Amino acid sequence: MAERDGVTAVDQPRIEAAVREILLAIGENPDRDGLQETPARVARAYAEFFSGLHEDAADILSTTFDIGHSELVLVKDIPFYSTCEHHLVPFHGVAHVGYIPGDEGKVTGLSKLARTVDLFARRPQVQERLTTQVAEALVDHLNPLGVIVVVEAEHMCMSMRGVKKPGAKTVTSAVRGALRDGATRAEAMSLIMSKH
Ligand SMILES: Nc1nc2c(ncn2[C@@H]2O[C@H](COP(=O)(O)OP(=O)(O)OP(=O)(O)O)[C@@H](O)[C@H]2O)c(=O)[nH]1
Ligand SMILES: [Zn+2]
Repeated sequence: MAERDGVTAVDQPRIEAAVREILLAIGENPDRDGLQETPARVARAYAEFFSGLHEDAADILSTTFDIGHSELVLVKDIPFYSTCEHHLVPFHGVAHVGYIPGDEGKVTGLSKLARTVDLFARRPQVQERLTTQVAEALVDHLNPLGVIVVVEAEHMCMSMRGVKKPGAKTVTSAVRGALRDGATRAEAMSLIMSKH
């Protein structure tokens, strides 16, 4: 499990040393009671936040079944947490991931779509790249007729600092293959936007 989460691939002692430096730089005392364990805690947290750097979507999406389903499969409202690569603060929201299986009717397990979102979210990211990478992974590993990925997120770098606009939502999409077609795309979007 530790290896799958990439924990072994993140240099935690190096993060600990860096966090101690940050605490000193902000004028804190890293040796006071409440902070003594903080560098180690942050190192463990970062190992989770960035575990996706050391994982490959092929390992997730190689579990497929041929069930002859040839129409849209859509998993909506997949919650995710990612880290903005500009400020290293979170952005979070939901991803909607849909695809039309290819001619051979190859589908993957529904949980694998959510795992794919997590894999790319657990990297220093921008929302556009997260969206594109999920779509491209499905194209590469499922050979589908079409893919649609829509991501809605709030960026803490816009909420708690800088422009300070809490509640502002950013929506990005990546659409490939048959789902680029007007009617098919409109049907998928209406399913994504419906509240049911
Ligand atoms: N396109 C895109 N921009 C992002 C994302 N996350 C953060 N940003 C933006 O990245 C930009 C970085 O701008 P800079 O001017 O280099 O940094 P800054 O001085 O901290 O900018 P402000 O946030 O405006 O204070 C900001 O406008 C952020 O809102 C993202 O996922 N996608
Ligand atoms: Zn940011």
